[in-house]
Amino acid sequence: MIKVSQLSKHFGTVKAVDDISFEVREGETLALLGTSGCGKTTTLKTLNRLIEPSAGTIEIAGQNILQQQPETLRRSMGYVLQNTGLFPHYTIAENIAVVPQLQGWDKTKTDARARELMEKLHLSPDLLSAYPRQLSGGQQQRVGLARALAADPPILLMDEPFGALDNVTRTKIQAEFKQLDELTRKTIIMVTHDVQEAFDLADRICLMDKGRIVQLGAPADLLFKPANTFVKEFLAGQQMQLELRTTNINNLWELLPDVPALSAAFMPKSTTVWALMEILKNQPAISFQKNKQVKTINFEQLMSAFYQYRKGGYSHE
Ligand SMILES: Nc1ncnc2c1ncn2[C@@H]1O[C@H](COP(=O)(O)OP(=O)(O)OP(=O)(O)O)[C@@H](O)[C@H]1O
Repeated sequence: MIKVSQLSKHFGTVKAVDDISFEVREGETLALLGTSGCGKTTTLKTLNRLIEPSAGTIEIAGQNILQQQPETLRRSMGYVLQNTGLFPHYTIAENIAVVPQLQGWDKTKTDARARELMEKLHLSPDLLSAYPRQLSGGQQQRVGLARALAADPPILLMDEPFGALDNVTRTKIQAEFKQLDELTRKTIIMVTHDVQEAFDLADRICLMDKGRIVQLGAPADLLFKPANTFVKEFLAGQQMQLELRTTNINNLWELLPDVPALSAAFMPKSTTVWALMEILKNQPAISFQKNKQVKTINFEQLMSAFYQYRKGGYSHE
């Protein structure tokens, strides 16, 4: 879907992006992760031509983006900014309508789409006539997402979309984000410096340092097969929590005791240890089924399997 080849961007002597190549598959969420100044935002902005590269090519659906009008290109991509970037003198409805209007939608269709997105993003339709300053930070961030999604673009670029929010609001909006059906079909590139956010939301993570890619892979690859000491040290502070959030019942299956189900309700085997720890606070046991084999586990059995898994080296396929 998106193919970046030998991309560089220099600002004077600063090599903001230094010869990077990567691909993003259709429907995938890729997180550009790294500390401040590593070149994430510059990389993102080259994709919608807010920044023109010094060298390299970018193809979207097989077409070189330099051969397209920037305006046409940008209309095919939603863009969510950290500080929302809402127009202060436009109402919420007018903000959401910006791209549909550029695309020549009529008023009825635009209004219906704005109402649909407000509902999906848990915003009251009463807010459509309000101005951005009358909304909380979390509400503004939701409107920023609604505006980016308005014309249903196939690609979504997000620059620290949850960065300005307090922890509680951020966790809530991240959880909603994961469940939003509008997003499951989209190809998403998200810039973040937050390791947990990248692990939670991305299919693959592109870890950058000093304008270069240090490792690009699934969250479990970075965690269990780090490319070098930089990757290890970058994740070190949160290693345990990331392992709990990345390991699921499929990974632990052979280590779990073989106990028949108490009921016929089974949870998906992709459920993470982290999620199960929360669920098992409130219920004594949970059942899973794999090829007709059933396992019912409680909190102690889950943790025991997890620690054996950690001790035994990971396969994590
Ligand atoms: N317009 C510019 N002019 C000069 N230097 C720039 C410009 N934009 C970015 N840089 C420099 O390029 C480097 C990469 O910046 P970039 O914003 O891409 O990093 P980042 O990883 O997104 O960081 P942050 O998370 O702080 O935004 C930095 O050293 C930055 O100072």
